[in-house]
Amino acid sequence: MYIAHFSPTGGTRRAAEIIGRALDPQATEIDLSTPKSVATPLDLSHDEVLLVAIPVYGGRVPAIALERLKRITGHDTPAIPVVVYGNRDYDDALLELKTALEATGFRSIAGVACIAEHSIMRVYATGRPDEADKHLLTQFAARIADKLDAVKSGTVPAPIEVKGNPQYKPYNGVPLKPHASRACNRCGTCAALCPVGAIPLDNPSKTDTSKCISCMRCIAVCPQQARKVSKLKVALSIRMLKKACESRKEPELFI
Ligand SMILES: Cc1cc2nc3c(=O)[nH]c(=O)nc-3n(C[C@H](O)[C@H](O)[C@H](O)COP(=O)(O)O)c2cc1C
Repeated sequence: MYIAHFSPTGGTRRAAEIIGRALDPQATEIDLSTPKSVATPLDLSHDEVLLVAIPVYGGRVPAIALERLKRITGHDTPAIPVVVYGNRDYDDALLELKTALEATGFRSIAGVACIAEHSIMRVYATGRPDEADKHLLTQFAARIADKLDAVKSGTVPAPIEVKGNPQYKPYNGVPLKPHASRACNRCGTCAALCPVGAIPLDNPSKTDTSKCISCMRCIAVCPQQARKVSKLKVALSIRMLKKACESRKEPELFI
């Protein structure tokens, strides 16, 4: 089994591992988060299984993650699309990921929407996935394992239905681009790990805002805590989205 994830700040990866390792502790991990990801295309046979976990951005799947995912193809290979969101909503993201996987040779046998700490507004879903999530996601994995066993022994699974509108919500990015403060010592960690190469390796105190996808990875990985985003803009977003984000959402399984 393969566990592929696009996880700039780590929440998506944690959720993917809870489900994926419960299904197969020996699964091979594929990191889709860097420009070098899946340098060689990967073609999976009918006997393999692919779990793909992607964070929700504006109710959608980040385009760069879908682009990288196209380098992995299947042959009616069972797949488990997983979307991870920051306790607002996942809108059309699960449907979008499932549809993309089906266009490249996969058959979705289960879909999961679950919650991780909001990577911009960290006051929402703080510390998630937590123990309660872990418990529920492990239960989901047991049900997925049963279905995989049935598929392996020849049962043709009925197509799954997931939440989402096929006319996907438009996404135009968010107006929050991290910048380097004076504490930046140009160590280059952020430049090396930026998923889209928006930070020049030869001048890491700069950001190419036209490339930046506002994923917040540079802030999460900076050893000097030198990368910042406007506190005022974040505070305003927290206030604006309070109603949509404050009450706890629970993981969902579509099977
Ligand atoms: C640009 C951007 C847009 C986001 N949009 C949404 C959203 O529409 N709904 C939501 O609930 N969370 C949203 N989030 C929160 C992330 O989906 C969530 O924190 C996710 O776990 C981040 O994954 P990571 O920790 O692997 O980077 C957004 C985060 C970012 C950076």
